Amino acid sequence: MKLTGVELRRVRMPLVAPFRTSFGTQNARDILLLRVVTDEAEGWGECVAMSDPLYSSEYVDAAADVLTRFLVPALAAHPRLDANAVAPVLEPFRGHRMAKAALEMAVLDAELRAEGRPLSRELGATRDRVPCGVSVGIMNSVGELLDAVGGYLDAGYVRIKLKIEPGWDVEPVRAVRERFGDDVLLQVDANTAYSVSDARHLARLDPFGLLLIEQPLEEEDLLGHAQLAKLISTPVCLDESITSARSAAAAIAMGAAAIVNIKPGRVGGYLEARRIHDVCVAHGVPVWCGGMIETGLGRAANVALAALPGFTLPGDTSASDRFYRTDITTPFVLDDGHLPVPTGPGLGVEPLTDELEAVTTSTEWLPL
Ligand SMILES: O=C(O)CCC(=O)N[C@@H](C(=O)O)c1ccccc1
Repeated sequence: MKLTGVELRRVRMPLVAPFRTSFGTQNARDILLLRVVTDEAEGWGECVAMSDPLYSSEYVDAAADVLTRFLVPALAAHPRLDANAVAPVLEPFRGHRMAKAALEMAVLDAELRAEGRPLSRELGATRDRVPCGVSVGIMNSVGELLDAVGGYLDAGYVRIKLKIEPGWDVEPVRAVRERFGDDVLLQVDANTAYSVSDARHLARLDPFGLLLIEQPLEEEDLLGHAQLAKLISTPVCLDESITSARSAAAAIAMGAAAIVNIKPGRVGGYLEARRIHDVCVAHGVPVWCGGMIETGLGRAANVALAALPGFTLPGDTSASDRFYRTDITTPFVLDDGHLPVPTGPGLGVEPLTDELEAVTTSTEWLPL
């Protein structure tokens, strides 16, 4: 394939309701999409970086800048364009994994469309539908939380994830258990809001039979997570800390991660995500697919990834209407708590022209 041009497109997607986590509240997503044009096919990529560097060091304006000034020109200068070449070509540029992931995703989509192969087949999916969990933000009251959780359970979600932070942890978990019982698959996500000195407090979550506690400590504190894991019985799952297959192997070896949340955007792309899956399977560590409130483009790719055999826990692969009133692709609709794995070439979905135009705030064509 020969790269002939790349379009950077910004879309603003309002959320159906504010989504509050320990690092802030989101009301809309300002998303960078890439459209890669080659001599054989086009491909779409989605950058999961937020507007502000609050989840990680990346943010969407920086991703657009590093793609425009460094990553796209480097790829354009490379004689052979295929998805396996993207990471090695971009390796000299440090970091910016979400920006790199978006470019690799678009090249992978174009390559697979040209070959007529679904992404799920390329990644090694073994299922044609995946069970879906849902992420529930921090709310203004326990009553509001219970209403939200009840609605998601009625919708069919098979697992509930509660965002927690100091002051909103034991009480909401206890309330959900008391209202909905012990059989509901339930986990919590702290987004780095605690420290090892909170271990005794976090151990108060142990009686509630949680599947896991996600990223209780800061991203770089692998040792702290290993220490914490010895002080609580709830399994520790890492998200922000896992940036590559190498870091996954290190975290597992240190006892810092009993479970891993794989987010392709966070780790530099779907090919590295598959490598992390393979490392975790080799160590007997369960994985699940995290979410970054993606549009239907990223959602399609995440569902394909979540269909790999090591994804034994329900992921944050919710239906489109969990976050968006209108998606830019044909919406993903929950069916008996599951989403179908797309079967078309590449991502198996593409933007709907009118819906995409309606949310587009800017487009920029990078000639090569
Ligand atoms: O279902 C989804 O797409 C969202 C799942 C979710 O909670 N994502 C959180 C997270 O901390 O994992 C997040 C969303 C957006 C940006 C950063 C993080």
